[in-house]
Amino acid sequence: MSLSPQDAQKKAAAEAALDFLQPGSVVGVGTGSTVNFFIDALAQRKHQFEGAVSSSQASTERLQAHGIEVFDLNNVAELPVYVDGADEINEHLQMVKGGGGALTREKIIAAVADKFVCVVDESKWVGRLGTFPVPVEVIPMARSYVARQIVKLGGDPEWRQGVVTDNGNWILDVHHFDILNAAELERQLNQITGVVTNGLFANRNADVAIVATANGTETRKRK
Ligand SMILES: O=C(CO)[C@H](O)[C@H](O)COP(=O)(O)O
Repeated sequence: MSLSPQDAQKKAAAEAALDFLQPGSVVGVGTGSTVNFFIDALAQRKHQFEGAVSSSQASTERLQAHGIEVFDLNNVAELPVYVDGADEINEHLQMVKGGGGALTREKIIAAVADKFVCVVDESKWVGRLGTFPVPVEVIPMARSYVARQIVKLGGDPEWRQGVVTDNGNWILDVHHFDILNAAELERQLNQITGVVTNGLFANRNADVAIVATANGTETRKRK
């Protein structure tokens, strides 16, 4: 079956990330359709590394279906590389993530990893973050309170109804944020009681972006 042009770019970016793997180590694995291509590519190299830590139940199942061992992050002392996608990424390699709802575990693994390699098709590369709504994971009983606080910050929250995260929580997708300082907004959102975390990855941004275009893949560093 032939891939759409966007899926072909996702696959190209994901496969290029294999060059960043450290032989013999554990690799951090994100979540989403781009990462699914990475997991499938990883399966061809599974004897070259020890195993993976995973940011979601969905990725864990896909890794295990390929016979790749998935470790508990608590039992992993070193994580040289984390590979994940993004919903938006800018020239500072700050991202909006969490379209797939796995933002909290993704942020935890990103914090542990030495190097965050972000794999995207060119549609994700933006001049300014915020067109894609910013996901915020909330403790269920705090949903309305958190939503009211988000309105005070200038956002327009929408409950992602019917979605429960792997951590048993809910998600608010926040539209229309005017994001001038992503790192500051990330901190402000995280200070609201009841917020588990939010999908701005500005304080822990990516170290490298692999951006697939119609003309091939480019590796971009932070500006
Ligand atoms: O943050 C994520 C999941 O929580 C994904 O990385 C993001 O949504 C991009 O997904 P895709 O590769 O399917 O476009």
